[in-house]
Amino acid sequence: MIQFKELALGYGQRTLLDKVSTQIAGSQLIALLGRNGTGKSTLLRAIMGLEKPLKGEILLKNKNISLLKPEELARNISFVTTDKVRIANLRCEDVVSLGRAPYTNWLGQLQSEDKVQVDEAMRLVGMTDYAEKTMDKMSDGECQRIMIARALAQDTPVILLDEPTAFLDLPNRYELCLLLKKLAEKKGKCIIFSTHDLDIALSLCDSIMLIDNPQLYSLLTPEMITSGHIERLFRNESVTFDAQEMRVRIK
Ligand SMILES: Nc1ncnc2c1ncn2[C@@H]1O[C@H](COP(=O)(O)OP(=O)(O)OP(=O)(O)O)[C@@H](O)[C@H]1O
Repeated sequence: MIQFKELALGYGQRTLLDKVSTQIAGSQLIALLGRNGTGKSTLLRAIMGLEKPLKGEILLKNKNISLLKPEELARNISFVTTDKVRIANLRCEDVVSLGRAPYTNWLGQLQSEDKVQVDEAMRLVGMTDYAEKTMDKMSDGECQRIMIARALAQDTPVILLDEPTAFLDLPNRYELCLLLKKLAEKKGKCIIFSTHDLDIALSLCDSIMLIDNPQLYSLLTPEMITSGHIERLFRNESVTFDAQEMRVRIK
């Protein structure tokens, strides 16, 4: 589905990733891990075509993403960020309907099929009752669910989410990731999300992409657990992380 070829990413003189070559298949939920500032958001933005690689290329279904037309990109990749959308008077249903923009006519009129997709997306994130509410009167977690519903309504084979669990409480974190896993499995989607929730990543995801600047390791989760990369990267003077037991240990 997605391929990195000799990819280098960074800003100015600073290289975050270098000589990264890997293939990412569909039908899987992938966690993107890495310490703060290692380039998780940058990588997601680059896949979305919002950051230009320093070198190399990113291919989507064998086509360089920089050559895709905006509408082609919008029908293939949806992106959920943690940016706060708090527009007064914009109802949740309107926000989710925006996800149908790549499929509607230039007036943005929804057809019955679009409405079905919008309702289904709201149902999947458990926000059906919020259809008429406006985003400026909702909690961070509720807004986040609506933004995820917008991405689901966009119905793309690839979904990218930048820290989607950041504003959610523990049960909702698991519930969201289980929903993403189900979508990946049942609808054959390639879903990549950045996270600092190691336990969720290791217990639910099919694969893990781990940034260890300037490298990116991409392995099936069982292989990542035994690789030693996680313990090596997620430790400091105070804590270690036992990947096998998925537990933090205080030194
Ligand atoms: N537009 C930019 N110009 C220059 N440097 C940037 C820019 N955006 C991000 N950076 C830097 O690049 C590095 C990677 O940032 P990025 O946000 O991708 O990391 P991250 O892994 O998502 O971090 P976190 O886990 O803290 O959210 C950081 O050091 C950041 O300061």
